[in-house]
Amino acid sequence: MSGPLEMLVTPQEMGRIDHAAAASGIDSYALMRAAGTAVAARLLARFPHVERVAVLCGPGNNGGDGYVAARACAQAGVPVVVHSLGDPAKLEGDARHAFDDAGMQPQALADYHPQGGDVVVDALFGAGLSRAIEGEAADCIDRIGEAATPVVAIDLPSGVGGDSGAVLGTALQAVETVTFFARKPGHLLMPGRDLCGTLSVVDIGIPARYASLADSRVVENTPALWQHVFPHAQAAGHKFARGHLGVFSGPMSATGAARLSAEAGLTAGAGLVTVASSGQALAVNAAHLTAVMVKRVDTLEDVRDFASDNRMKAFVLGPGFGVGAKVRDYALALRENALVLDADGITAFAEERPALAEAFSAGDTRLVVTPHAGEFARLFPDFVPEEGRSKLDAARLAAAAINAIVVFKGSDTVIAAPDGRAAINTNAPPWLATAGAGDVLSGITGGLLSQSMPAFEAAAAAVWLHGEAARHAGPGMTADDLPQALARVQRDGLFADRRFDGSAGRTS
Ligand SMILES: NC(=O)C1=CN([C@@H]2O[C@H](COP(=O)(O)OP(=O)(O)OC[C@H]3O[C@@H](n4cnc5c(N)ncnc54)[C@H](OP(=O)(O)O)[C@@H]3O)[C@@H](O)[C@H]2O)[C@H](O)CC1
Ligand SMILES: [K+]
Repeated sequence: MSGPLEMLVTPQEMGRIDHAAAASGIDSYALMRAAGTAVAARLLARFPHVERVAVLCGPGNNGGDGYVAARACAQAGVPVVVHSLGDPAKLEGDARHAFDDAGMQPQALADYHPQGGDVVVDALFGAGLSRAIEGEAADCIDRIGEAATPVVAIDLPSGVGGDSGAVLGTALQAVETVTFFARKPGHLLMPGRDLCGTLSVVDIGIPARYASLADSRVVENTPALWQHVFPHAQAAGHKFARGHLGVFSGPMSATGAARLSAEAGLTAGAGLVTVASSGQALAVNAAHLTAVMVKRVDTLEDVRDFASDNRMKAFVLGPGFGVGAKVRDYALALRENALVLDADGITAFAEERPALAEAFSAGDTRLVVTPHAGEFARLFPDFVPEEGRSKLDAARLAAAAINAIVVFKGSDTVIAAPDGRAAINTNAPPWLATAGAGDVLSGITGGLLSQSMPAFEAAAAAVWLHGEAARHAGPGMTADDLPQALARVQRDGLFADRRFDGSAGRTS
């Protein structure tokens, strides 16, 4: 494999890949040896002065990897203790083989008490975690957490769902996680991503072509996903060629959100941006805008007129707008256009989702909704993430239900399309969770849509650029700082560099 696979593989898909590899004659015990050996190598590199390695082995193949790692650490001259969950005499297959080869007599898991100088190898559960962790294993996980013993996790920190990143019962906090072949959604979704510590993906000898057994439509959000359709502004390009974006302002007391959005849209490359404002808020908007234009829009008829101008390529509706029939009517009047529906625009459809879905059901996907968790629960109470349904599943179901791109925001924003494509974003720094940041994201999305970027790619690019801009703005930034930081990200070609970064290279 030339670099880590960009696509994400679910634990079930990984199981299919393992089986297919074994069926084709690949020695599955050799894969386990490669896996366990890689974990030991990672541990010894990170903790060269470790006093004792405590390997905690579960009843499945994750435990098998643990026995291989235990043996490799012992061979490197490090004192090793092994503790097993359940009777190791019941191990089967490759795990049994690894246990026999290790030649170490494990103690009970209940007898593991962390000591200073220990590093734990977590080989309790990996891809096969099927229910909440309880009892002895949960108690041991709690003891390790209390002692703050460093943990190197095999495949996943025990307790983290590989599909969802959710905690099943309780989970270990790892400093290092070593996974195999490809990352799983649970490595990127929260809180799984935080519980992994530093993640490495190791090639254990499964040929990359087996990736075709997994759904390649789920990826991490990187420029590789959308770079090919990103509108690089032509110096000679006419401003109308770059599209005209319309942003609807709220009433006089709530105009700032639309202006933030409009400025972000302009920075993202829209040729022209107009804030559509009621007569009552016109003066305040006009007083605060320079490069962005202002247009009086008071009635539904005005909205229809505005939308029917074919130079208008996209709209942003919702930030600061107010919840009620008016925002619904406006959204439905914009049904033929590319529309970013955010904030109040989302909440207003809580009881009227079918009308929204119907309006945008036919033709190309042109609606982008950008809910945070609270808004998502209002518009999609039937799809909220819960046990058995990850944030990734939730966003994909929602996107299919209303034929829209759903940007389910958070520190692990998921962008999903009705056709099943989805991306998990990982570049947002914690300080991006600040007032007005959502308005800026809507504006960037609108700015890219106005340049005729397809909706899924526009939304994914906007989320990534938003995260990147926040990183450049640094801690302490406010939403007002984002457009300037975004300009810097674009001007300095920072994401163009990423395109050639091997780790972001697409393999599917
Ligand atoms: N990806 C690869 O190419 C390779 C991966 N390897 C490693 O194999 C594991 C997956 O192994 P698997 O045996 O499928 O699953 P686990 O070891 O993670 O766990 C299964 C056992 O755990 C029991 N279980 C599950 N949940 C609980 C719980 N909450 N409490 C108690 N016991 C639990 C489960 O019991 P069941 O009753 O559900 O059957 C199983 O006994 C992968 O993660 C990699 O580390 C290979 O080594 C090499 C190739
Ligand atoms: K584990």
